[in-house]
Amino acid sequence: MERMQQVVGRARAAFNSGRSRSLEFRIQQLTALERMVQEKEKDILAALHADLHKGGPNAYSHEILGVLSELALMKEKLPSWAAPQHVKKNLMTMRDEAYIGYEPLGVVLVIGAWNYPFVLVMQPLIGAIAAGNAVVVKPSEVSENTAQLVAELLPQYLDRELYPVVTGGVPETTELLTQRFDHILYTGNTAVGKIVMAAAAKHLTPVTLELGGKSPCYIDKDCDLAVACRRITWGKYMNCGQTCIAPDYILCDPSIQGKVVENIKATLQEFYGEDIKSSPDYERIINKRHFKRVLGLLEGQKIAHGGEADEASCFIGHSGMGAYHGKHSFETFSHRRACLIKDLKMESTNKMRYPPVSQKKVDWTKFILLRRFNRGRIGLAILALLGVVAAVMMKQIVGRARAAFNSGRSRSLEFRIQQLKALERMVQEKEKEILAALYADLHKDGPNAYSQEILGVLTELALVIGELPSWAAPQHVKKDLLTMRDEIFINPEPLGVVLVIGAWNYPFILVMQPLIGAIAAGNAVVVKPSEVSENTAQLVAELLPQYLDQELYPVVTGGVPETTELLTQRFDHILYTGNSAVGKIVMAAAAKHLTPVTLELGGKSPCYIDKDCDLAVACRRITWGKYMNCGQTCIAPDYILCDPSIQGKVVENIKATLQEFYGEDIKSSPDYERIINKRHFKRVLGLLEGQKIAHGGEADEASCFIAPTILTDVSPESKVMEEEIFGPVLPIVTVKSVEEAIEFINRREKPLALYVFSNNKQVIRRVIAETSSGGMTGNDVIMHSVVPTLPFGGVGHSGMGAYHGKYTFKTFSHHRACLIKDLKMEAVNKLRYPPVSQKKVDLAKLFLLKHCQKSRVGQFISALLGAVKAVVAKAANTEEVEDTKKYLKQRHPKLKAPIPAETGIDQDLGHGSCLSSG
Ligand SMILES: NC(=O)c1ccc[n+]([C@@H]2O[C@H](COP(=O)([O-])OP(=O)(O)OC[C@H]3O[C@@H](n4cnc5c(N)ncnc54)[C@H](O)[C@@H]3O)[C@@H](O)[C@H]2O)c1
Ligand SMILES: CC(C)=CCC/C(C)=C/CC/C(C)=C/C=O
Repeated sequence: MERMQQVVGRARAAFNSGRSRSLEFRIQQLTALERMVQEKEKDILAALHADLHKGGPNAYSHEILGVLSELALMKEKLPSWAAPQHVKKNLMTMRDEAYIGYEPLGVVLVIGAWNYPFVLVMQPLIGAIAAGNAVVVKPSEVSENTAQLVAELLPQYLDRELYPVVTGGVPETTELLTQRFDHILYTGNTAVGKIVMAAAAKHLTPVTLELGGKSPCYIDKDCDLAVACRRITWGKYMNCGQTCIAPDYILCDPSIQGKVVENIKATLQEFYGEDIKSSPDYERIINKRHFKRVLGLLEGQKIAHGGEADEASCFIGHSGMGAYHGKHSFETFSHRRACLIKDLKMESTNKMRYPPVSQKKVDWTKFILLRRFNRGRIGLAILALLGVVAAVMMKQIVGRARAAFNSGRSRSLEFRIQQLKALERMVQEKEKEILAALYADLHKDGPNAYSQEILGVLTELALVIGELPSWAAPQHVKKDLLTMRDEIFINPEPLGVVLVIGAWNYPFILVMQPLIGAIAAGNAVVVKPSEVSENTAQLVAELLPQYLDQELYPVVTGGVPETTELLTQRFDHILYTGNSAVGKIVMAAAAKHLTPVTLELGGKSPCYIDKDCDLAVACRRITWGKYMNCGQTCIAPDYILCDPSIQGKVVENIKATLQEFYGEDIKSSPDYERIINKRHFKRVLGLLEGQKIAHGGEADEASCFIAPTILTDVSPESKVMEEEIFGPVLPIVTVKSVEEAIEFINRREKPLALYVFSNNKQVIRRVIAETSSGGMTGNDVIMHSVVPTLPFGGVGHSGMGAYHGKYTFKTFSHHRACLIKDLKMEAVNKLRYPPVSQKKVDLAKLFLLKHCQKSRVGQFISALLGAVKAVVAKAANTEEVEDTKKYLKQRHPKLKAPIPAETGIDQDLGHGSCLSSG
């Protein structure tokens, strides 16, 4: 335990030193890694041979080429990927800077598998370094030679403290998993995946699980069987079938089964020759345990071909959450922080959202926010379906939702938009009932409740209805030389049945916004509102079935027992909003089913006020965000950090604003809410004990009223500075400088939001660069959460994942990687089939690494010409020749056609090699 604690502790200290953050350092480490792979190529190949009998060129293509091309891509693209990504603004944020900043997560853990023991730790490591993290690398003990080599090599080339390697088996990994990481990427089997996720849940660590499964392969009757079987044979028997995405089994019409067997047999002969055992291109089963397991699968089966085995050499004849790679790796290991930087001007526009809230102000805001989206209402005849599902058992509810999802009706774009429009109609028609429920639960008055809970839902609906067709369309991606002729796209697909668990403080919007995105993505959705805000929960349960498909979108009401039972069911995603303790329970329950989670949690969001700042404006904005909803807002400024010299002025300005907003008698102001219940009332009052109350402090238990309160000279060690306040109490902690403020923030858990007020934008940028938080607003509070183009979510203990607008759609979609080829151009494909030759590997290197070898363009073109000739020579018919020429001309217009005959044909190039899939 101590050893792991030390390893992770050292990595964290190194991360906290800040040296892994600069782009220059990241690129320097990636270059060192590249040098390592190039200089130690022979050692790596030897280890791979010892572990898996991987032959030189084969091992190079499978394991080294992919690493080098990932490195080249990362080095080239990193500056643009890591740059802030500016997002579209609306009328309210026109003058501001709104962007997503990419930030390292901290210390991440990469656990590799044995079947591709080098590439499966190196590729995640590359992405994690590129994103600026410290990385603990844990290779698989099963491929012990490669594990040992990785442990020896990395410290010779990379920063030793930032990137330690841990070797060992189950006991070591179990111990390692007790440590706290900021992300875990695990590659391996599903059973261990559940163990990893359950361990991660204890620390609220997000996970990427790269697991396996039975990948089917369907062969249509109308298909060129020779070509299809050659491609299948290549993918199936590569690495002795020990590939996570190998075709696991074939589905085909009985009439072609025999031909499939014959074609595969012929290909095996072509690839590996007569004596497969002596082919350098055919690997071995990793160890005796797997050897016996695989042989066991043959029992009682009709073996059409193969089945020979030799235990001594582990030879068996051919018998038949998250994503990474490239930019996706960088994104997996980065936190996308929503940043909004305002100036301290235009206060008159901002006044529209400050109390006292009037209907006129709400109408103006509606006009600004909904103006762009309001489209003519199409008279949709949605049947008002009646019936309450609350009494039905969870299993039945989820089962019915799954059956409804499996019927396929939630998938069509037309259906999704129709449901979203029905939801819009519900919000418009039932506005009064919704406002009444919000008043009953939280004393939220009409215009106030409308701006806090209804406007955001209508804005989200208008945005999603307008944008969904483009979001849901397949997203075509850039192609390379090898995929020029193919269709490559990312297909957003529904996940299945998802669960949305809401919290009580914004009881309507917090279930509606996730629901909108989940419907938009085509899922069935089980909605579980918070029982604490019981009036809104009851209303949601009554209304949704009246407007939406009852089976696809059931509502479950109830408290802990009901939610606990609900969580035993299998979902395809869970979005939970609430406190961190329950967040861990939700993630642990999800781990049992390998269900991905989005956790929208809370935390103490700091607010730093620079001395050089317009205090009147700053304090007005802070007062608005702090006391809105009686301080019960997840992203309310929790406490203020400021210089002792301005503390008094801050208090005076906040007091003046409170008077401006709520008048003399705050208790009778319609704009001031109440604490949700007696338990929270007592908890918040308890935080005042022993504190210096500069303003407020009055309370009335009967009505759960606590006045807006300011505490001064608060000790960082006091209780009020330990837990999230979630009430109208604002402590001021004095700091002497921005450095001290940054240090203060970094000593605590990563907050959900962070606020900085300063006339000097450099101060704001410095605080952003040297801290981390879910999102942030400069010179205002709360407002980054209402920019629909920014993701909303936490980091570390304030949560994982994000939603709002397009991000909700993404959260509830699976982004399926799709590649569609035709059955032509087999001559080009042959470059990756066995038998393997060094020349083919060299060519593959040129294809895949070309973008990092610009100086070798000439060399590349001539190699390309060689390939063309080989392809032309091997092409079986003229159509293929023409296709090949067209393809290369398109890619390299300067190449003269027809291809000059004198270039000569390299006979060796026509045979296959294994190109890495890239
Ligand atoms: N990030 C955000 O968007 C966001 C929004 C609102 C609130 N919050 C955070 O939520 C916290 C306040 O909410 P809360 O947690 O008091 O809300 P809550 O009590 O309403 O709980 C949230 C949900 O969890 C369920 N739940 C409670 N205990 C459970 C258990 N043992 N097992 C399973 N489910 C259980 C409840 O039924 C409810 O639906 C604060 O920390 C706040 O910052 C975050
Ligand atoms: C801009 C106005 C008037 C209100 C925004 C309130 C808000 C932040 C709603 C979103 C719900 C949310 C994230 C609540 C967290 O507790």
